[in-house]
Amino acid sequence: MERQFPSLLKDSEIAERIAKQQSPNIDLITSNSQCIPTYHTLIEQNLSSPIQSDLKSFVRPISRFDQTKMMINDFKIGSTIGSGQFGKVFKALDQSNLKKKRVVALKRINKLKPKYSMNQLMRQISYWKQFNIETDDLDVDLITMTMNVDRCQWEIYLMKTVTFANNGSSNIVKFIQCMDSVKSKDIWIASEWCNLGELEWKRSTKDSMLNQWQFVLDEDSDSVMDFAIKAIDDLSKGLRFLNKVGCIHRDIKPSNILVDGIQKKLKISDFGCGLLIPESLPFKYDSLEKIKLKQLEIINECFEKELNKIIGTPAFVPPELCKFTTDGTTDDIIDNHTKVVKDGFKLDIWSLGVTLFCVIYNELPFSGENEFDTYHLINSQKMSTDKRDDSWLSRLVINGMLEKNPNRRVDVNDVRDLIHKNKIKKSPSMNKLGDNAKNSLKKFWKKISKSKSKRSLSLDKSNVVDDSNLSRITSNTSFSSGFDVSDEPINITDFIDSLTTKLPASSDDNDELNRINLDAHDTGENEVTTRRSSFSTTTSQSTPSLDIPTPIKNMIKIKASPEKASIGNSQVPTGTDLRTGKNMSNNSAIKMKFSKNIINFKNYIQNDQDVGSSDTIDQIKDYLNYKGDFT
Ligand SMILES: Nc1ncnc2c1ncn2[C@@H]1O[C@H](COP(=O)(O)OP(=O)(O)OP(=O)(O)O)[C@@H](O)[C@H]1O
Repeated sequence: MERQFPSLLKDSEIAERIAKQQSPNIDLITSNSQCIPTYHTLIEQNLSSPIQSDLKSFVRPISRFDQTKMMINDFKIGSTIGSGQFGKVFKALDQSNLKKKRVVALKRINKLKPKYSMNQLMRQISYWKQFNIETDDLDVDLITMTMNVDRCQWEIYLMKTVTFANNGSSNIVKFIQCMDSVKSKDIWIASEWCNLGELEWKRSTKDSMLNQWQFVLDEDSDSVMDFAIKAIDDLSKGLRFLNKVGCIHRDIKPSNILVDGIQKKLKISDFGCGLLIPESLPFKYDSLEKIKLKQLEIINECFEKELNKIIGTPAFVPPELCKFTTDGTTDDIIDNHTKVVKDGFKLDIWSLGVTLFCVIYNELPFSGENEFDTYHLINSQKMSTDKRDDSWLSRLVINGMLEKNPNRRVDVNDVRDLIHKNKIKKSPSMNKLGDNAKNSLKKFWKKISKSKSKRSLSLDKSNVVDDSNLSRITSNTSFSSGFDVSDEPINITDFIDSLTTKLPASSDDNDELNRINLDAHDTGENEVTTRRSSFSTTTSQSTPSLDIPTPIKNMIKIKASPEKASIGNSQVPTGTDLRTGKNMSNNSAIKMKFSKNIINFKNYIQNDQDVGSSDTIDQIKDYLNYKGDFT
């Protein structure tokens, strides 16, 4: 019989086994001492059926594969536009409506990625075992794929929710559909294509403009401040929308912001770390008031606990998440109010503040030599006074969004109000320039945007193309809005493999797997963490010279370090900048010492005085214990 893979289209083998047992409910879960409910396990146990039925109309079975025409269902696959940790992203032409073909981004996610350590797999098995289901016959690949399909399911559910709830927002990357089959080892996700890619910010000097920025600005706007205003305007609209639908992103950073030069918009993408507030979860409460209250209490507790986890990318993590004390709770020394993260939306405001700071000042606001230093600085370092200027925008970013106390930090409505009040004013840099300089700059950019807009005009505003202009569209610049199937085609064997039933993975995927294994070998450990809390506990095979508790060992391994991964997830590909989460192959990486260099903690403490006098072994232990407790 042909091998079947776990699929979004069908309950997993394990879900079917669980369903055969007594249906799990919150009371059952809480009365079982072995099982401490978490946000994600509650979703899995109680919410899976509304989520799945909601998703059904967006998951299309893979029914057509044409090797020569590079087609999957109605999508013609073109060049690679990026790669993430779990797969590649291709440009593709959606031909489902022949009169309105459109270019989309098609992400291929391998169900076998990431791989998990034996410890993680065992934890998952023991979690399933509490439902008295038979697990002895499950093989490692099946367990891995089931875990990954579940993770994808939540991310797709969030993408779908933020795309369609309240008519969506033009500042959020729109989800279109996903494709899967029990015969496919990959899940394919189609979303709107943003032709200018990730938000860039690193430049030669603070005042120089990036081409990408000019493409989304009006003709009379040409300064860094103009772009920063555009960025805060678009992104705060996106965040306000997320706020309305109850979604907390938790990983706002430049590489999760895509730029659309055709719509001239910045858009928030990547909901892999996202959460829905309890009120927005598709939860069916018990009709009995007493039970309903208990259920509400549990889900609120789990949500709050989840909110207090360190998730995201180190340089973008807010201070209230990276305070720690010996008892594993957030620090209440500096300010009682910051003891527990209550308002998840303020986390995103901070990260957006960091992103805008990068855009305005061409540097990160808090940037240590490694993850620990960075957290230390986020908590303790005051913003240098030379960064403060009189512009309303830098006051908003520095005093409002980067306010360390979340209770005093502005919320998204404050941001919108301030933008509204100040938007009509000219940017300060424009006012400082003399008229001649302004005019010649304007002319220069006008010229560039004209030549660019000629290319852009080949497509109309909605990325719609017809066959006649398809061939005319060029793709010889990084800003091309065209679709050319001949530019860097997908590897045929790779593609075929995605529809075969054979394991292991295709050559391309093997390469990626080998890379992961090689990394693991280099660092003495062989696993990756995932975004999902329920799967994120890790172990290390390395033996640090210092006798330290397991949570610390967990932290010292490379895969939990920010060089390879966002905290709490594994989404950052190899070669990603430690602090920014930005791909170093495309951007000038900032040289810094990675946490991987501190595998020997004792040496790190003894030799590295930069850590600061307050960073004693005990403090770092506290920090790591804290992290260990919460991941
Ligand atoms: N909709 C899109 N439009 C344009 N480019 C995109 C789009 N989606 C992804 N990309 C490009 O592909 C790259 C990889 O995207 P992807 O979402 O796989 O990476 P990621 O953020 O590392 O996520 P993950 O960790 O989930 O794999 C992005 O950095 C971006 O350059």
